[in-house]
Formats: sequence, structure tokens, C-alpha cells
Amino acid sequence: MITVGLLGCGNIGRVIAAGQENFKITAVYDVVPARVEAFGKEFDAKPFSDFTAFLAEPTDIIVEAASVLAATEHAQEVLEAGKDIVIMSVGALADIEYRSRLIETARQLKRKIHIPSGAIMGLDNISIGQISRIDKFVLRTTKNPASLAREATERTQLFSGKAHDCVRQYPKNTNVAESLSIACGRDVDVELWMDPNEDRNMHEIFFEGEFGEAYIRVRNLPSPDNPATSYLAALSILTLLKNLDNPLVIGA
Ligand SMILES: NC(=O)C1=CN([C@@H]2O[C@H](COP(=O)(O)OP(=O)(O)OC[C@H]3O[C@@H](n4cnc5c(N)ncnc54)[C@H](OP(=O)(O)O)[C@@H]3O)[C@@H](O)[C@H]2O)C=CC1
Ligand SMILES: O=C([O-])CC(=O)C(=O)O
Repeated sequence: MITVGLLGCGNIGRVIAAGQENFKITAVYDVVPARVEAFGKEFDAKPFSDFTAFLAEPTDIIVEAASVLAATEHAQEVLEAGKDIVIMSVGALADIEYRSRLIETARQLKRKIHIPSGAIMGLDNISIGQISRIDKFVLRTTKNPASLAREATERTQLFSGKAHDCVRQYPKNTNVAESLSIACGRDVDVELWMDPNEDRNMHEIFFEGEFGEAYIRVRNLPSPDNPATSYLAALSILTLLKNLDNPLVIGA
């Protein structure tokens, strides 16, 4: 049985905990002490409000499902503690120097940094961008203003530019932009829109290159507990965890 330390007892954390089968969350940590206590009680995991003690608890892997700040603060020490990590708040890796340091640490210590597919589809073959020419790559994300904690009466563009800058400005909403950039090996172009007539979290990907062209559109249901986060993102990380000990690896 794989033992998991869960960093972040929010919306995604709860979906993961409810779906435990071949892994067991044995330790949990969150910035909100009351939340971590209640979570620990409900899912039979040891609650921690001190990160060092949480990390010292024997677990096979740490799952970050908290925030870009949490991933930035803790990923390096998780690897240095000799543990693999799953990073949900991928925006932390927009800092190229930090990302390189993490990868180098993981390489030296023979650890893995897992990035779930999250709220999008297609990351598998989008990674051909690492070995093949890409002529165009645009992510267009459209969310209801409520998912962005804003108000609007008409379709409004919030951002147009590069992924690294977008996720810095909208760290709770555009981690997918960074996942796509890592997959295809370049800082992709991003448009972020809010639309009061869109009730889903929509991600459209326009991808052209040596292989031909692709258009991918996902219209995700928002998570009931956090409309900023698509439910697909929680399902994705749960699937990743369920496959950690599967010898059959599918996809590019
Ligand atoms: N890669 C992807 O495709 C996607 C990634 N995400 C990202 O996944 C992460 C989790 O999402 P979700 O579960 O919906 O978020 P929630 O806000 O529902 O839960 C996160 C929990 O972590 C806590 N937390 C925040 N910062 C820290 C910290 N520094 N240390 C410890 N705990 C902390 C939060 O506390 P508090 O409430 O006080 O902040 C909250 O309890 C988010 O960063 C989100 O942006 C979401 C969707 C898609
Ligand atoms: O859940 C989504 O649709 C996307 C999201 O919030 C993110 O990438 O951070």
C-alpha cells in the first residue's frame, strides 16, 4: 500500500481522500488547523499543523493540492527529504530557475516530480513539442466570472500573453497554462476570458506544427466545493495516484 502525505485539505484533497483504494493518506497538513484536524478525523489520517513534523512522518509520496505558494515553499524540501511529490499547483514551476533546481534535486536523489494532467486533456502527445517543430500553440481559457471571483455582465478578456505571466497573475485559475508549457517545451500563448454566459470552465487548445494541427476543447464542470477548480482536475490526480504502482504505463 502506497502511503501518502497530503498537503492541502481543500476541495481536491477531499476528492482524493474519498477515492482511496490502493493508496492510503496517512498524514495531512494545511494552513487552517481546524480544517486539518477535522479532515484527519474524517479520513483516519494523522493531522499536522507543523510542516517539518508532517514531512518527518514516514510516507512514500507527498501530494500538494494547496496553492502555488505552498508548492513554491515546500517542493524542494520534500525532494530533499527523499520523497516523490505530486504538484497540482503547477504555476510554482513558472519560475524557471526554481523548476530547474527541483528537477536537478530530483535527478540527484532519484526522485520523481509528478504533474497531473489536471483540468485539460492532451498533455501526452502535446509533449511531442519537446522533439518536434511547433508553429503555433495557444490556450484560450474561458470561465464564468464567479469562478474567477469577479463580476461581469459581458464577455471580457482578462489576459493575453505568455503562460508564465498569466499563472503569476491568476495562480488559482491558470495552472493548466504552465502544464502545457512544460509538456510542449515552450512558454505557450494564453488568452483568459470571463463570460457570464459560460457556466463551465472551458479550455481550448490550438496546436500546429510538424505533425499537423489539433484543436482540443474541454468544457469542465466546476468542482462543487471550489468553482475555480474543474472537477476533472481532482479526477485526474486521483487517477494518477491509482496508477502509481501500475507497471503498465500508457501515453507518450
Ligand atoms: N493543475 C491543474 O490543472 C489545476 C490545479 N489547481 C490547483 O490545485 C490546488 C488545489 O485546488 P483546490 O483543492 O480546489 O483548492 P482549495 O482552495 O479548495 O484547497 C486548498 C487547501 O490548501 C490550503 N492551503 C493554501 N495554501 C497553503 C499553504 N501554503 N500551506 C498549507 N495549506 C495551504 C487552503 O487553505 P485556504 O483556504 O486558507 O487557502 C485550502 O485548505 C490550487 O492551487 C489550484 O489552483 C486547480 C485546478 C486545476
Ligand atoms: O480547473 C481549471 O479549470 C483550471 C484551473 O483552475 C487551473 O489551471 O488552475
